[in-house]
Order: sequence, then structure tokens, then C-alpha cells
Amino acid sequence: MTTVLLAGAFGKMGQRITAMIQASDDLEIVAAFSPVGGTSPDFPVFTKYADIDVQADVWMDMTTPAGAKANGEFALAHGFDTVIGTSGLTADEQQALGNLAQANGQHLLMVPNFSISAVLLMQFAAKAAAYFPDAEVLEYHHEDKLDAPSGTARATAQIIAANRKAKPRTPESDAAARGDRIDGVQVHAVRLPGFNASEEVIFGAPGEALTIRQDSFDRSSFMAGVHLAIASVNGLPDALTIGLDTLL
Ligand SMILES: NC(=O)C1=CN([C@@H]2O[C@H](COP(=O)(O)OP(=O)(O)OC[C@H]3O[C@@H](n4cnc5c(N)ncnc54)[C@H](OP(=O)(O)O)[C@@H]3O)[C@@H](O)[C@H]2O)C=CC1
Ligand SMILES: O=C(O)C1=N[C@H](C(=O)O)C[C@H](O)C1
Repeated sequence: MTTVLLAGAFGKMGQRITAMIQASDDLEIVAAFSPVGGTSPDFPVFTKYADIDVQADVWMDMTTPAGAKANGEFALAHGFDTVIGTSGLTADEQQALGNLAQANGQHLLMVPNFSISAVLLMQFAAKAAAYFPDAEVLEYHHEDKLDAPSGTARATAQIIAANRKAKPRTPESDAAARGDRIDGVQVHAVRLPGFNASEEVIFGAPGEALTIRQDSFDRSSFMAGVHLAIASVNGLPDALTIGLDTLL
């Protein structure tokens, strides 16, 4: 049995993760962390780090960028292997948490996207980028999303940049209408009611284009990946792992 302390248990993802864990045979929630409080008949809810008197195998974080940074620092310094699904942390913040995991002999798994469709999209994008250096990323999310562009879009842009074999033909432009530029890849963020989480990458070359798209219609799309991450983080070979690829 892998025991879990869930930070963000009362949020949209936290509620789904609680239900998934409670329906599983091999995971158990032993506590939650929520600074604004909340109650559960099944586990204690801590509002301050100083009050946490329960140890768990894994600290699972689905909160906010600032929350995940502070929670990660606490968890990794207090004996928790840690899974962070929260988006919006900078590359430097991710690396600093990875260094903390290394220094404390813990494992940190940071997952930009738990859905298999998004993991595969990023793998296919890596392959396509080698042939199509010109690419743009479009992401579509619900209106409540705090960060833009999404963590998945950031990760996808970085993967495309790392796998390009030639310089893009498209001239760079700072025009606002061209979106954000991450590692030299234009990224466009759409926020609209009705959407959950989708991403498209358009690769263009003379006379042809390739579009790769994934849609998470519902948060159930993330649950198998969350389960795998929690169950596997302890056995990872490195202190810092980014993405689910090594676990699939
Ligand atoms: N990796 C992935 O596949 C996915 C990642 N995400 C990411 O997960 C995060 C959460 O998403 P979502 O559930 O939709 O967001 P919500 O806003 O619905 O939930 C976040 C919850 O975290 C709570 N919270 C805020 N700060 C802290 C803190 N310091 N410690 C503990 N809890 C805290 C909030 O409480 P309150 O509102 O009361 O402040 C809220 O209940 C986002 O960053 C999102 O981008 C989402 C889906 C999939
Ligand atoms: O906030 C969300 O909803 C999501 N956030 C993650 C991200 O920023 O990439 C993952 C997924 O897109 C859902």
C-alpha cells in the first residue's frame, strides 16, 4: 500500500484524485494539506506545515504555482517523495526542487500532463520537430485556469526546440498577435468556457503541414497517469524526473 498526503484535495483535480485513490486497492490517502481548510470524514486536513504529524510515502501536489513551490520545499525536506502535477513553475524553480530532492535523498516527479494523449502528443512532436523546424503550439483551457501558457504547452515547446535539426524559416516577431515565444517556439493560449484541456501543434513546411492534436474532454483522462505517478515515484532512478515517459 502506498500512502499519500494530498495537497489541493478540495480543488477540481484534488476531488477527482481523492475519489480515484479511494477506489484503488494499492493507494491510501492518510492526510490532506489545505491552507484554507476543508474537512473529510476519511482523513485529517492540515492547514499549517507545523501541524503535520502524519508521514506518507508520497506528497501529491495539485495546487497553485506558489503553493507547489512552497509545498515541494517542505515535503522534500521532511521525508516525502513528491509528485507535482501543478503547472506554472519556472524551469529554475523545477531544478531547485530537484536539487532539494537530491540533497535529501528523495524522489521528485514533475508531470506537465498526466493524460496519455498529451504524453503521446509530446513524443510525436519530438519526432516531427526533427523534420519540421517550423512549428506553433496552441493550447485551449477552461476559463478558471490561472497560468498561461499551460505547463503542457511550455513542455511541448521545449521538446520541439530540443529536437529541431534546422533553424525555422519563419522570421521571429514580437507582435502580440503572434503569441508567446518559448525556446523560439510561438505558443498561443485560448481560455474559454466549455473547454477542459486541449493542445494542438501545427508543423509547417513548403507545400505541406502536419497537425497533432489531443483533447482531455474530462479530468478522468488524468487519473491513470496520477495513479501511475504515485505508485512509481519511489522507484525512479533519479532525484528529479520530468514527465511520465520513463514510466510508460
Ligand atoms: N499535470 C496535469 O495533468 C494537470 C495539472 N493541473 C494543474 O493542477 C493545478 C490544480 O488544478 P485544479 O484542480 O484545476 O485547480 P483548483 O483551483 O480547482 O484547485 C487547486 C486547489 O489548491 C488549493 N490550494 C491553493 N494553495 C494551496 C497550497 N499552498 N497548499 C494546498 N492547497 C492549496 C486551492 O484552495 P483555495 O482555492 O481554497 O485557495 C484549491 O482547492 C493547476 O496548476 C493545474 O494547471 C490540472 C489538471 C491536470
Ligand atoms: O489547468 C488545467 O486544467 C491543466 N493544466 C495542466 C497544464 O497546465 O498543462 C495540464 C492540463 O492541460 C490541464
